[in-house]
Amino acid sequence: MTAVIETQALGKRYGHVTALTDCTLSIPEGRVVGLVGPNGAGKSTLLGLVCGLIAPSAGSIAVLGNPPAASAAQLARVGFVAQDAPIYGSLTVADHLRLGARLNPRWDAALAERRIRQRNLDPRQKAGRLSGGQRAQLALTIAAAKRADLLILDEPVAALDPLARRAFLQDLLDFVGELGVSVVLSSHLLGDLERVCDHLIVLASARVQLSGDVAQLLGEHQRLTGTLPGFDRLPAGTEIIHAEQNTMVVRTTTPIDGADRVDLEDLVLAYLTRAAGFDGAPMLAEAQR
Ligand SMILES: Nc1ncnc2c1ncn2[C@@H]1O[C@H](COP(=O)(O)OP(=O)(O)OP(=O)(O)O)[C@@H](O)[C@H]1O
Repeated sequence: MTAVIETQALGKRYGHVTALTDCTLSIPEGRVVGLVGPNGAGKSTLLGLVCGLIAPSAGSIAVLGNPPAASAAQLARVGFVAQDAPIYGSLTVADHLRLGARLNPRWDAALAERRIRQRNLDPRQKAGRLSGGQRAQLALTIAAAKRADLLILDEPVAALDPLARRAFLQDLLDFVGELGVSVVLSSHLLGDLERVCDHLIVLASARVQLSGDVAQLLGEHQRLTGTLPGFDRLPAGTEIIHAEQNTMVVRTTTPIDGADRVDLEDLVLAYLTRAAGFDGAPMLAEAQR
């Protein structure tokens, strides 16, 4: 399967700040990828590299098989909605669509107009007077009407109320179904990611902590609660991702008696907690017993 994003030991430094290091990823096409990590983890940096807004300091990156932003044609294939849904406050909604049509060779005017109607946006309204939710809808409409092959959304729903968020995410899923577009979505809202994502990247301290197909990752982890077993009671090769008091998240495909399935939130929190150093370096149960 073709990779929409392929990175090899990708890194970015700003002066002596390492924003991203040793990032090796392969994202298959047609996925909705959730990018999650604490503030300052490097998420916007990774998304900026994918869009070609910033250049790497190390390693390589290919987006849809080409260097990011290598040509006008390549730019047209990637839609980007930056944090806080940037729009031009003094232009009307209709002006935005006209601008979109002029700047984008694959512009889908029918799709843009249909969505504006469906979301009850007044074409004559100045964008600066739209609510946060309406602005996000306008930005998503413009990104979708580009008929891009890859949509990059940097915390697009952060400022939205729960209903607007649900509508936005539903629209996103509709686009994925209708347009076959691949999506990378960064968010701190794990419940939202659980709803829409089928691929996950956990980033912390400038490094990828976990990446893969959500269903597969969930199947490879288990949660133990109550009296925790010692290393010697765990299947050989089990990796303890996080353990505290009476809960443990482990990585193994061997079923463990009494263990529960993890959900996306368990999984992300276990890796983020480990990265934050609460339980030290990753522990590997002794495999040679
Ligand atoms: N232009 C810049 N100049 C200097 N340092 C930067 C610049 N952009 C980002 N950084 C630093 O790089 C690191 C990663 O920042 P980045 O914005 O990628 O994180 P993030 O995961 O998107 O954070 P948030 O969730 O808060 O948006 C941070 O330490 C940040 O301070």
